[in-house]
Amino acid sequence: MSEPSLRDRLRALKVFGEDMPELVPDAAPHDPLDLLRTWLEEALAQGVAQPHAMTLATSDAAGAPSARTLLLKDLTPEGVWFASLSSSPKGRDLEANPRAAVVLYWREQGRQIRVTGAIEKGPRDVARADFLQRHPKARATAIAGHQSEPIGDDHDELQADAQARVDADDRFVPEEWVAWILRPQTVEFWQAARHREQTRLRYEKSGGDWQRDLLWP
Ligand SMILES: Cc1cc2nc3c(=O)[nH]c(=O)nc-3n(C[C@H](O)[C@H](O)[C@H](O)COP(=O)(O)O)c2cc1C
Repeated sequence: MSEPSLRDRLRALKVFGEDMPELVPDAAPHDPLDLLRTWLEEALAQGVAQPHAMTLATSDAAGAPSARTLLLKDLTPEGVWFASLSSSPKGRDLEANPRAAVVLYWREQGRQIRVTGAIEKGPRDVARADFLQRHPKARATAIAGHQSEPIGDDHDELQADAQARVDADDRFVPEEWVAWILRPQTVEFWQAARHREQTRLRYEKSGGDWQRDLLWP
């Protein structure tokens, strides 16, 4: 008997478990950031794996999209925070087109959150504090080369120089390290339920206030 095809094996995978939390639209708060915070707290409390790993989608000046995983650094009334190098491809995208989308997916709870909006650079002291919390090796790597560029023969030398710099000055933060805020324009909460049911609740900012809609799944 022949092996099932990759397509058949993918088709047979179970997507969600039986025990998922609920999304009750009538009980949802006025501000989507409050709901996002509640969901994040629930994900942390229930031991969701890496609930702070999120996909950030950007596009360059010509409209070419790209996406990558980043860590969610904070959630405040201003929005969703992440940090990276302004000299990286994503940093250049954000400079050329300061709008972005992020997606969080928590499989254990059957939850997806999508946020879109304008991007703004956060205060320097937030970026500094964020950088200094990184492991010294990660700090050295961030200053050794140019993120996402090919590694050359001088890799070991550059890494060693950067490490010496970090070890000599443990307060050193490169100018390029930036904490960005995604200020939400739309926020969508997607909740899977048993029997292939889903609830989608989208918030959209309109005239300074939040409008809410339930969406077809
Ligand atoms: C779980 C996870 C978390 C990550 N967190 C960050 C992060 O917070 N900041 C960052 O610059 N890169 C992070 N990365 C690496 C990025 O995905 C990406 O490779 C890098 O930032 C270069 O992206 P760019 O070429 O689009 O600029 C993370 C990768 C993974 C898998």
